[in-house]
Amino acid sequence: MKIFSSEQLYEADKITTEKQEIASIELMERAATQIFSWLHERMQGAQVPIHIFCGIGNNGGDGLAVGRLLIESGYNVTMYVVNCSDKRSKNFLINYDRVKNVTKSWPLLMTSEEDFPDIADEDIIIDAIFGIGLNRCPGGWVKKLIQYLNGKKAFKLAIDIPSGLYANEPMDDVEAVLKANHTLTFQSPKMAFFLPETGVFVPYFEVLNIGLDEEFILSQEPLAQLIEKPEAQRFYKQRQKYDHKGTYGHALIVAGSYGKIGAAFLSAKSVLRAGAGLVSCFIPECGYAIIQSSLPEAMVITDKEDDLITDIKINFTPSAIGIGMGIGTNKETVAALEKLLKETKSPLVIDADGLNCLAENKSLLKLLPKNTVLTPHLGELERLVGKWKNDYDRIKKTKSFAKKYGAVMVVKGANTMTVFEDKIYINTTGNPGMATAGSGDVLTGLITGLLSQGYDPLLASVFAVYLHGSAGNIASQEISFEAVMASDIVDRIGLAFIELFAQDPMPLSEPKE
Ligand SMILES: NC(=O)C1=CN([C@@H]2O[C@H](COP(=O)(O)OP(=O)(O)OC[C@H]3O[C@@H](n4cnc5c(N)ncnc54)[C@H](OP(=O)(O)O)[C@@H]3O)[C@@H](O)[C@H]2O)[C@@H](O)CC1
Ligand SMILES: Nc1ncnc2c1ncn2[C@@H]1O[C@H](COP(=O)(O)OP(=O)(O)O)[C@@H](O)[C@H]1O
Ligand SMILES: [K+]
Repeated sequence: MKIFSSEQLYEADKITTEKQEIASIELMERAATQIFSWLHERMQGAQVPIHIFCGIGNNGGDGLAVGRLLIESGYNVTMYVVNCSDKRSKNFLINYDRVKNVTKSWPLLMTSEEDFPDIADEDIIIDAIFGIGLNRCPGGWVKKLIQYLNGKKAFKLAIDIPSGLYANEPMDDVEAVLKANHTLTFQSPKMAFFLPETGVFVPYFEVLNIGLDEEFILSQEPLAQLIEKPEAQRFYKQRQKYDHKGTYGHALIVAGSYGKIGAAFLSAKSVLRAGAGLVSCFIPECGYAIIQSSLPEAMVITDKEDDLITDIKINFTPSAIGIGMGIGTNKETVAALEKLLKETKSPLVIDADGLNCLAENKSLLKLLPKNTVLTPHLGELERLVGKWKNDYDRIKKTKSFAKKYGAVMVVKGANTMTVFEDKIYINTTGNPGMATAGSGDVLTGLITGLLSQGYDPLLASVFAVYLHGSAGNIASQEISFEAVMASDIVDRIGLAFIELFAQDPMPLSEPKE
């Protein structure tokens, strides 16, 4: 699924009304009908009080239209107009009149704090104050209203976007954003839903298709591409009957130092689970017996030093290399990395201390072979690209770093974001159970394993991130978020491949009247 900007959505809106020869009020009715159906399916006529707060733009118009449809179906609805400006939109006004025609009274006009209504914990709040047309920070009594609603336990459903958030710009004031429990958004999820600073206001969302012009949507370059199951399915390369282990490559993992040999174990095991034909681990001497006994499928080559990696000597050309997990940033290790960067022709993934070595020795960055995959978490990213002002500034800095060094940047976290050239891919799998020691090592192994099988670096990164999150989801469903360890994620990579093509259960057909 593609993420579009608010500007693109306004344009799509305009083109749709022209091409489908409909008035924009009809598009609003479509949008409102979808929201009504969503609620009706869940509420089945329940008489729970529903409070709809409507701004004076088209988001407010949506709110009024939803309210009217609910009232027509017998729901217990109160509508409030958050009268923050005199410039009411045309479609707001049409729906304002339509409400009057149905209820024989105007919605309640709010002009100050004195108008804030009582709301019980069991009630439902619908937020239609501001949508993607927010153009400044909500202030005065409107900000107080948002805070008042946030203080209520009632379930909060936001229409299109929680009020106070911009679709694709940093927010002004965390105190002036509605904390929605659920958001029903039109046509395309908004960028703000996937970034940590603003995403906290959108814990759950669903996209409602309001039938904007397909041709226009397809022609648009999105802000970012969401990676969900349908996209991930297309990445998968099927194996052929006469393939052998040589077909899938001989990958190399360069990892570990004294006390951190587990990093080599986790990533090498992940390389094999990803499907590489062979894996060799290059580790300090002290890890030899550990890896040989814990992972007999892997081959082991040791450094001349007992505790550290100082000189990476191998006698084969790896099909892919994953380097950096637990290697430390010792001077001799940096020198070994520098030599590898100068000499290798293999596709490369650099993680963890490998990234810290680069950050502490920025002159190494110009040695990065084109299309090298870097997998920083936010701390490592900051060391590489410098401090950022907000999530959007971080994206800008990451993009320019990726461009400058020709790197694929896998910025890890909830909704891991892969950045390459001008493109952004946002992952949808994974959960907080994966915030556990070594889960990043597993991801590096997975990317290395896919590279080893001939996936190109961008595809290997985006696909591995998806599978890694999916394996993490399977693990936490089985044993809870808390109990998941990195080895549980490795051991479910296989199930993540299977899940990719598992059929969703057939939907039950509606009973006939
Ligand atoms: N194609 C689609 O996606 C479709 C979109 N649709 C819906 O339209 C929504 C967008 O509607 P929109 O453009 O009318 O803007 P909206 O969000 O209602 O707010 C703008 C109003 O608020 C005001 N205002 C702004 N900031 C303010 C502030 N801080 N404090 C106070 N006032 C402030 C601003 O006033 P002004 O700046 O003129 O004073 C203006 O009047 C979209 O989210 C979706 O719900 C669907 O109906 C169908 C198809
Ligand atoms: N809240 C979360 N939601 C989804 N994925 C997460 C979350 N927290 C961590 N992860 C994933 O877990 C991995 C953690 O990697 P990293 O921070 O490098 O851990 P480590 O250094 O311990 O291996 C990343 O792939 C990240 O995307
Ligand atoms: K809203």
